[in-house]
Amino acid sequence: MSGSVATIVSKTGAFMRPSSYFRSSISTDGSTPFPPEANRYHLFVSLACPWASRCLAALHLKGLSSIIGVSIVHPTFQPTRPTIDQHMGWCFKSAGDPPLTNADGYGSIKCDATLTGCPDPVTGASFIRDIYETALQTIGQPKDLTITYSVPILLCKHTNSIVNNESSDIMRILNSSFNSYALNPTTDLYPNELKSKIDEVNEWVYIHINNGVYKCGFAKSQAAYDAAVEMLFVHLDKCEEILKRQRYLIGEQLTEADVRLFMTLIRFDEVYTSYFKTNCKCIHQYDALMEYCRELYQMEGIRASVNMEHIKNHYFTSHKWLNPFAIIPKGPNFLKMLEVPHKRGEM
Ligand SMILES: N[C@@H](CCC(=O)N[C@@H](CS)C(=O)NCC(=O)O)C(=O)O
Repeated sequence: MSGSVATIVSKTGAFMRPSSYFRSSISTDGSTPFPPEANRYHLFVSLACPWASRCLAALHLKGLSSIIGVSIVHPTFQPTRPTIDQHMGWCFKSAGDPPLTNADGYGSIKCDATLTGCPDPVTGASFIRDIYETALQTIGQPKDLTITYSVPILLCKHTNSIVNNESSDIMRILNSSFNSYALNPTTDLYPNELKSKIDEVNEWVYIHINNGVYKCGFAKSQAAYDAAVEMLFVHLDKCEEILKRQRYLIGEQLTEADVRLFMTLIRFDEVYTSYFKTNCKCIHQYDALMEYCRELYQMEGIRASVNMEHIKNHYFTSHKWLNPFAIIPKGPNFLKMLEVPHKRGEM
């Protein structure tokens, strides 16, 4: 059976993110069995997950939603094979289904209108795990191979194969492989001339911020938490300094580096400060980071990837050892703070 992302720690109690298993690309260059084609690929996301949401933002920013469909899971992890093992993971539900509880029966998380149906209309799956098991068998692997059943997934509907389940790859596939179908083909989140600068920024943002918040929240020793939280705030301060001087992380142009940072910032004050104990400072206490969040949130394609209800419902109900009674905090209404017009255009 697979482990959940949250459970894997080192000997010193430090959270270790497992690597993604499916890493193919979409191209006509003969390097992959997956050519770009309209209505052949499908994206599976949770609106709570920062890794999936960065892909959803890329899909919307490129204008690809009419040729790549999206399935959206319920935010609360459920038992996926209750008679066989203990795994808790993403499940499909239909709008109006009875509300779900956490693993111990606490909470009542509704099945809202964003959910795309159970069984999933594209695959017939009830759980994300089902899609992985089918895809593993398709490539001749045992279906119980030890991998994590994570979102996002980019699926080829023709073959039931998972093309890729690594968000950083999927973002780039969406950015460059479907330009003949995209409504916004000139939007380029990873332009050639900025690649090395983007790679460099992505690296420290990933280690200390995107994954840094998880290293705080899923640490199983004080020392591991202390190290992660210190580096998290060193690097948030670094972002603040950069964004005081320039509009975006890389300079004058919005790139994937911004979308990646934003997905952590938008979850920070509502979830991470309490749930992951990243409470040295809130994002709304940073001037430049806050204005930057406003600008990004006010972009249509990015806003379409933000659902704060799913975000809060997921985190606070899915890891029972962190929040046994599934109580979801009320404040601080971060999205309302982002509705104020931003002044980044004056930079
Ligand atoms: N490397 C993956 C990580 C994705 C990931 O960790 N997704 C989490 C949700 S935020 C997940 O699906 N977890 C499932 C589980 O823990 O079982 C990526 O960036 O695409």
